[in-house]
Amino acid sequence: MELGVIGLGRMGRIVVDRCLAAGHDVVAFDLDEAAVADVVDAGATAAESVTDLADRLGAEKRVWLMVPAGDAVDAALDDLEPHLSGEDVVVDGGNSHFEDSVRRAEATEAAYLDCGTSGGPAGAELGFSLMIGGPAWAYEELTPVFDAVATGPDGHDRMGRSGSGHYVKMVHNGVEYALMQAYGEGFELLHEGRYDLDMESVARTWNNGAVIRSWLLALCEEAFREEGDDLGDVADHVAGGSTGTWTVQEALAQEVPMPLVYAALAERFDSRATGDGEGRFSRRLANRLRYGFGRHEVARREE
Ligand SMILES: NC(=O)C1=CN([C@@H]2O[C@H](COP(=O)(O)OP(=O)(O)OC[C@H]3O[C@@H](n4cnc5c(N)ncnc54)[C@H](O)[C@@H]3O)[C@@H](O)[C@H]2O)C=CC1
Ligand SMILES: O=C(CO)[C@H](O)[C@H](O)COP(=O)(O)O
Repeated sequence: MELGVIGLGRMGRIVVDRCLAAGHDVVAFDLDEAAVADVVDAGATAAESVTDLADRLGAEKRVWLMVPAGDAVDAALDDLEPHLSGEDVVVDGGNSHFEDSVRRAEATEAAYLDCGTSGGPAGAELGFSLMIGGPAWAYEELTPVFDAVATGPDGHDRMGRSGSGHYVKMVHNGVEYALMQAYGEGFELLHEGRYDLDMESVARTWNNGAVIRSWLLALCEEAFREEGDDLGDVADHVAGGSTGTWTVQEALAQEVPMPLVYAALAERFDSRATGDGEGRFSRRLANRLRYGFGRHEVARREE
């Protein structure tokens, strides 16, 4: 299959590489010319603009957007729209709000798939988990690409109608916040508590057979190994927060109690309001975990 990919950052580059490795052809565009040059070296064809990308794809276009949520998605779609017909398929693999995805699906001529993507840059080797909403025929049409980008056939599924993919990803991220908070609180107590413990050893031991083993816990182990038991100069400043905010807003709208997700989100906001960089161990771990799974910048204490 020939796939157009718009957005070649941390995640889009992986979409390109995994598609090329699976034998698909890729036409690629990014506002950053260096990012385009890099994927050309890897075997993709460069496009000079979204319009050029659309022209190069010919009929029955398949396009994957992997740009930051919000205005960048609308900008790319505005440029694509004049070139789209009902036989074309557009995938938005970013963290868009599900209501934006429904709006975009209704506005475009093409079949629109909202694709929640999880796995972060580690997905380069493992493949991603993909949660997809939108028309069934478009999902089936794109299945060879989803097989390549995901961990395999079990790493993706159609969640339901338009918006459901990004809805499931939004809730996934709420869960992600709460799990990070839970691990953070546990390690904070161990760090401040009665025993002189080796944090990396605790994480490793828990991750071998314990009930609470997980990838996030493996990333806790990595954080302690790379930063030290006290997390070195990692600050208590936790960035991000949009998807968790949406999760809490939706929980309120549906009258579903989500106190753990809200508490984790509130901890983030407070870390930004009070942040002298010295504070809570749990927040410092959350800050470092965001680097572990997403390669998000780590806020560090000023010396
Ligand atoms: N980093 C992560 O772990 C994860 C990120 N996501 C989502 O995936 C999407 C992309 O994330 P990243 O790759 O991490 O971001 P990134 O910042 O590494 O890359 C974004 C790329 O999009 C390009 N871009 C921006 N506007 C553009 C436009 N109008 N036309 C063409 N290119 C444009 C930028 O130049 C950049 O290369 C976001 O929605 C993000 O929330 C989803 C899951 C995990
Ligand atoms: O979707 C993701 C992981 O699943 C991204 O890494 C996202 O950026 C995480 O959310 P936040 O930036 O609010 O911590």
